[in-house]
Amino acid sequence: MLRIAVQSKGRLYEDTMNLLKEADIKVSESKRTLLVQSTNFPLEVLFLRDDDIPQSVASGVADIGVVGENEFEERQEDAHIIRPLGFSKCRLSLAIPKTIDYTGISWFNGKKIATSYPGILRRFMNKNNIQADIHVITGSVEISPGIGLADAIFDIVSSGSTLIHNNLKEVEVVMKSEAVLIGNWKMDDEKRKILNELLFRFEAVQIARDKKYVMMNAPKDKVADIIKVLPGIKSPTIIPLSDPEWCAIHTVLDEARFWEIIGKLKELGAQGILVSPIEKMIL
Ligand SMILES: Nc1ncnc2c1ncn2[C@@H]1O[C@H](COP(=O)(O)OP(=O)(O)OP(=O)(O)O)[C@@H](O)[C@H]1O
Ligand SMILES: O=P(O)(O)OC[C@H]1O[C@H](OP(=O)(O)OP(=O)(O)O)[C@H](O)[C@@H]1O
Ligand SMILES: [Mg+2]
Repeated sequence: MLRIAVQSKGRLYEDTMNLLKEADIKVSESKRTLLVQSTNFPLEVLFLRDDDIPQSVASGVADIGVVGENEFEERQEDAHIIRPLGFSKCRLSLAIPKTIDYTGISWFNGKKIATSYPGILRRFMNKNNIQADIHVITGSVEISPGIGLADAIFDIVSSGSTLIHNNLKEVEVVMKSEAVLIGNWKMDDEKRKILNELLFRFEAVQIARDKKYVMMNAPKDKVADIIKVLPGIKSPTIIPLSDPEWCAIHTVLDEARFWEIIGKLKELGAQGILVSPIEKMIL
């Protein structure tokens, strides 16, 4: 049995539980139970506050865990990042009141900075030879300059709207972060085997996530041109139709380039284009 630490509530909870679900690992989501066994996979889920996840993995209370890279970096616990998971993307930034003229990093000399990430901030300031007064608060960091508690803040930024609402501007990005799967350094062979199966499933889900399965009909004399604009897995599938002049083409497209490619396909004479999500993909 492998034990995974998952945030009990908050930003990471839903995406982590969805990932397990998409990997066909069933875990009942009763909020009051802190340790739940999957009914169809040798995995046990331990629900914790995200602050405690790095330590629980480092100490071996859990074998693996899902946590923001920022939190993992802050805690400096002796565990390792197994792989990034692609959700909860954000950055840790320094921000100051928007009316202030920012003169560069030396502006922070002698300033008071409010943050929930004192470790990362201290290391960043030391690296840049800045003497700043770090004031630790656990939440609502962005309010601090407005109420005279600090001159600046160091906190999570995603869309930037919290900063705007609090009349702040982002002046330095210190680190980028996303949810990561972390692991204990020591795991016996049986646990390693379960972890590998879990990673295999995660990968199948993650690869499929930003891909679409696309089907279309095309005149046969245009197939060569159409294939040139299709970056398929290996090569697209071509299926004959009852009309000898036409055929069907099936392929997989990246969501990022989807609209651009669909536009080209239409120009080349493709018709009846159907698009479906892909649940899992094994390369
Ligand atoms: N606005 C955001 N956009 C994207 N990711 C975010 C955002 N805010 C936080 N995160 C990421 O999600 C993680 C968890 O955020 P959350 O706000 O749930 O933490 P928390 O309040 O410390 O939770 P807990 O109660 O478990 O201690 C953060 O460490 C960060 O990696
Ligand atoms: O750049 P934005 O998109 O505005 O996101 C940044 C905000 O998101 C997080 O807070 P959250 O919304 O999770 O609230 P909480 O930490 O105060 O509970 C984080 O602490 C920032 O305040
Ligand atoms: Mg926390």
